[in-house]
Amino acid sequence: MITICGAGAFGTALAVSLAKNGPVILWARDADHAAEMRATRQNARRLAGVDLPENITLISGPLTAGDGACLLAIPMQKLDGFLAGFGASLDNRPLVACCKGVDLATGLGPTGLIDAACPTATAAILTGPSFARDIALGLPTALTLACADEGTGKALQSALTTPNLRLYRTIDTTGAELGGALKNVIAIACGAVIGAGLGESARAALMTRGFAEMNRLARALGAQPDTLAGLAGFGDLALTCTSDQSRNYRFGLSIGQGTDFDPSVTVEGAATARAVLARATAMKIDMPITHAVTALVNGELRVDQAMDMLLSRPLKEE
Ligand SMILES: NC(=O)C1=CN([C@@H]2O[C@H](COP(=O)(O)OP(=O)(O)OC[C@H]3O[C@@H](n4cnc5c(N)ncnc54)[C@H](O)[C@@H]3O)[C@@H](O)[C@H]2O)C=CC1
Ligand SMILES: O=C(CO)COP(=O)(O)O
Repeated sequence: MITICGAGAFGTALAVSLAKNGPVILWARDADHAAEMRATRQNARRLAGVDLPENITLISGPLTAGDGACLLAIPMQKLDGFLAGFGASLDNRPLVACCKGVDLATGLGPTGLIDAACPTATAAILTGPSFARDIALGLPTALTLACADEGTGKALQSALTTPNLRLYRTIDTTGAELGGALKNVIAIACGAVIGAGLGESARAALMTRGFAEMNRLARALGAQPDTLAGLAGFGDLALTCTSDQSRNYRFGLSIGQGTDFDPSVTVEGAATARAVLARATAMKIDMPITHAVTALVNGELRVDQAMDMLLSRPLKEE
């Protein structure tokens, strides 16, 4: 049976979709939250209005995952702590990261953290363009499932495909996780220019040059260009940079508008920008938009200053 750890918006949406294939266990960190969901058959805290099918079992406390795959829908900067606490109960099975980002403390992506904490598990990642609510409402969605072990990847692709969730497969975990991590940084930049009233043309330029920058780092780290051009990279960039359903984009909007943003909302791109900039600087890789976003989220530059910085760079070939 599939277990999903993390009863946030994404973990809950995946549980609702996977419940079409068979029973699912959804583990919540907070016992009160699990009890609330058992009583109401909804996740009012994170995915209000969506009914939880009866074949989703809601648990909390010790992780009594069966021996099937376990999906980890835990925010990136919390994944290491979660694995330190519960990794021992998750050995010898496929562990599928369902988060997007780079860990600030270690510079690792989700599969790197899994490999380090659970060496007997097989790490995989599920990523690509999808809003939790769309998946939960049964709207059509296509994602990338990346697993370096081809056999496990094929088994996961088949087990995690549902009537509304179509999975494409790759062995390129590096490309898949970098695509999902880096597009959030560019989405913050896009939100900021739209929020500051700098126009759609500026957003298109940021998306395009952002994609070039994503590819530059990803290739240097061994990713396949095709992965970045697919759902995990270009697909998710297109979704996240253009929709105010995205929290990263909305966070950028608030920076551009100079308004407050609820700090409890999960915005993966802020910490990831810092982590990526440190890595890129050490590798001497030019990532000007990530540089600008890091300065914006650190409060070191205003949007107009960040844009001036990008526009005044030396002219170059495309
Ligand atoms: N919401 C969406 O539309 C999508 C989200 N994702 C990714 O899924 C990941 C999770 O995001 P959401 O579910 O949307 O966030 P969320 O903010 O809705 O929920 C996060 C959940 O993680 C739990 N959590 C926090 N710290 C924890 C810890 N130390 N141990 C265990 N659980 C902990 C929280 O209790 C909460 O239930 C992110 O990396 C995000 O990028 C990916 C695709 C779509
Ligand atoms: O990753 C997502 C869409 O694919 C969700 O985006 P946000 O985390 O910005 O809401």
